[in-house]
Amino acid sequence: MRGVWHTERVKSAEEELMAVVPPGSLMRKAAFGVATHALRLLAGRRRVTLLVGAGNNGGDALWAGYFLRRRGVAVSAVLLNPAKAHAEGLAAFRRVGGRIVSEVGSPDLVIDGIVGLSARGPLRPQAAALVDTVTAPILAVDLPSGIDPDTGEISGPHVKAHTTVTFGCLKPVHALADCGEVHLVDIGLRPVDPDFVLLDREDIAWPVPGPSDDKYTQGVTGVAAGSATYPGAAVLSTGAAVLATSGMVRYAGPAADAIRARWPETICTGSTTDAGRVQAWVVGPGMGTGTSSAEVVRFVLDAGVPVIADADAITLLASTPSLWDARDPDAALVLTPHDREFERLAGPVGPDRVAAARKAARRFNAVVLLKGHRTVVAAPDGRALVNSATSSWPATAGSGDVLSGIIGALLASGLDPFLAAGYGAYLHVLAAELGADGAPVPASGLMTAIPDAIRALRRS
Ligand SMILES: NC(=O)C1=CN([C@@H]2O[C@H](COP(=O)(O)OP(=O)(O)OC[C@H]3O[C@@H](n4cnc5c(N)ncnc54)[C@H](OP(=O)(O)O)[C@@H]3O)[C@@H](O)[C@H]2O)[C@@H](O)CC1
Ligand SMILES: [K+]
Repeated sequence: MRGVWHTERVKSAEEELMAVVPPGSLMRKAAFGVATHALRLLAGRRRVTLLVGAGNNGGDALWAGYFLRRRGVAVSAVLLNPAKAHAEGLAAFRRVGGRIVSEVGSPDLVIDGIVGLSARGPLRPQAAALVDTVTAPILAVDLPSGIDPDTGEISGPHVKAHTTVTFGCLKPVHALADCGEVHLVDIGLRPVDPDFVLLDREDIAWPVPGPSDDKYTQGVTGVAAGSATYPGAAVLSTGAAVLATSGMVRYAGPAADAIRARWPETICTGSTTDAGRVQAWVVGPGMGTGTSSAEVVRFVLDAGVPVIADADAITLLASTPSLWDARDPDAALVLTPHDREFERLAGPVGPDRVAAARKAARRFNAVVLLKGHRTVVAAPDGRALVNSATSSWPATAGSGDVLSGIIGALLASGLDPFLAAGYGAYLHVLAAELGADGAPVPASGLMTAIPDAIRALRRS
């Protein structure tokens, strides 16, 4: 599990560290890391241009230029604000024959030291015009300039980095925006209590049956989804629940015939009231937003077991506040909105997706999984994680129905709801990747790749 820290926390950790290490040593360590990655990207080529802003980010770039010069690279620097350029960095750069120029030229690599942790807003016009002239790959120092460090928001001109070399710890921009390949250089910073985390494969302990388990002890998932118009959503959600764990699945709703035909191992009934006992409910996909659907939402919220509410169930919860009254306050709830559903429920997402999901999680006392290329999961106790899609293959019709079934099965297995949502998001991306294998994959293909994804997870 990798931690991510907001810039204010990084800056104070850096200040504490700077007080006990020799002056300038942190910057030189950082810059040496930048130079090392630059040499790797240059792969024997020899021309680099630095874009140098007014602060320490520019200082890093100038010191990186110094180290590169000492390795025989021809380095030029464009100073965006010569009067404010980092004095020691500039002096060192000049000492080893670094050249100050006014245009980018045609280098093999550009190093972006325009702005780092203190960045606010998009690139200013002078920097934007300069970046526009770049054709070489860009190595960003700390973060791609022009992207908000704490939210990843892109609100105007910004650097499109091939590679980002950052220092000490990851910041939100690295998890929430495209920074190219991200490399972390150790400068001795050891912050604690991250603001949110990123799950890695080795963090995921997928529930598998033990020797004394039977079909009930692994958790029974109930699925209340689908309609005469949308039976497919029920097939996808139920199928995902069937494949995600070895527990039993009960389906309750109008798509029972379609479910029986595709998933003979499920127990199907026409209504949630006849479904029998379950350890978690999935409610919402393709069910419609009519009165009978509202009654189904009311029933599962009152059932005293964890619930994952998706799609139409979220719309109903937004439009019919009285449904919340039915909720068993001790039973976990996972909400899985996309941005428009989130807006119906809690207002616009805004630029800070993590903060928005966190606020909604507290407000609804629910785990909120805000879907997107970078999915955010937040718990009412303040925990948050971000899971990045490795491609856009999961962005296909019915994909959310599959996710709801996976999370439902994990909830039924007894997993902590925050982890159930996080593991579900992770597996969903992996299944899309494996199911696609380089070509578009429908949601049914994503669903059938769930076993391959679990195998891949368990092998690593
Ligand atoms: N602290 C440490 O120990 C270490 C720090 N390290 C490095 O320091 C970096 C942080 O440096 P920093 O705090 O000096 O500010 P930095 O990000 O360079 O910005 C400078 C100035 O840019 C301006 N500006 C703002 N927004 C802008 C925009 N959109 N477009 C254009 N310009 C914009 C604004 O100045 P203004 O023009 O408003 O006066 C701002 O003050 C950090 O990212 C890392 O690289 C490493 O060496 C490791 C050790
Ligand atoms: K930068």
